[in-house]
Amino acid sequence: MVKTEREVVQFQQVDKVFNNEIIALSDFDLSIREGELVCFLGPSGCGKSTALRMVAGLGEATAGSVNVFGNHPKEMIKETNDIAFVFQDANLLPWRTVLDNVLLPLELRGGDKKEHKKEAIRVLEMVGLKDYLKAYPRQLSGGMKMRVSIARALAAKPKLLLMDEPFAALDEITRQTLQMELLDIWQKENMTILFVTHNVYEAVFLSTRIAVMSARPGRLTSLIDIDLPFPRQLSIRTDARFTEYVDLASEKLESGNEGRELV
Ligand SMILES: Nc1ncnc2c1ncn2[C@@H]1O[C@H](COP(=O)(O)OP(=O)(O)OP(=O)(O)O)[C@@H](O)[C@H]1O
Repeated sequence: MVKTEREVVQFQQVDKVFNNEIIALSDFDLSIREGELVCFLGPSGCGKSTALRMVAGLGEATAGSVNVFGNHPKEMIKETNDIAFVFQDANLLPWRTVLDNVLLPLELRGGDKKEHKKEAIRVLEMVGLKDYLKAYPRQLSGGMKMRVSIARALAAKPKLLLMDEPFAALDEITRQTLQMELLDIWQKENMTILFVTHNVYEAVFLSTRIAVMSARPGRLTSLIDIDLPFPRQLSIRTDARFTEYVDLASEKLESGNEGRELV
């Protein structure tokens, strides 16, 4: 039986060493509260994905612990639908329509098919794809594929959404549109989101809090509360406070990486 603590994610003095030599994370300590949108910001290879994957039960800490709602992530994945993951690649099945791609995880879970279809259509409407239910992935743009991937994650009504550089492969305009849409969804669906990026602007635009990481071995070097109002419009990027946060995050990023190994 899983517990339901309000502390959503807890990293406690986590070390992660691969193949007995690559230290991906060292003494990583962080608590994420319900309703936060936290970005892991750090240079390439600093262990952002490794940290995120551990929250999804993909990989164990070498030392220390990772908990989700007070439970081991693997237990959460096995017993609940509270955690969903969105990767950089949309990972859609080409032979299934948009609707059927979103339905897939619900089908695997079993239950009322009519309810599943209703929920799949609801989330596809939310990401602006209600006119594409019968389309196939090959007929979609990169941004639309990512919207399907997000809808598929939302269909299970997760309490915690994990996103690993989901917009990195998209052009700037599409990326900005999806960032706005994500914030809108986050507010409507009452979720906690953990988002990996190495883009400072993206981190400031999306976050309630930024966790800045140093280059390998990845450590948490600073936490920055982003006190900018929601809903955030694209025009906020020209606001002086936005620029100050970008400067602050860039400075923390640089100072945390002086003399460290950049991969
Ligand atoms: N399964 C693995 N086996 C061995 N080494 C790994 C494995 N997964 C990751 N690593 C190493 O751990 C380090 C951290 O990788 P990780 O992918 O977490 O970094 P990242 O910050 O997400 O990088 P990027 O922004 O480039 O995606 C890297 O040096 C990587 O090569």
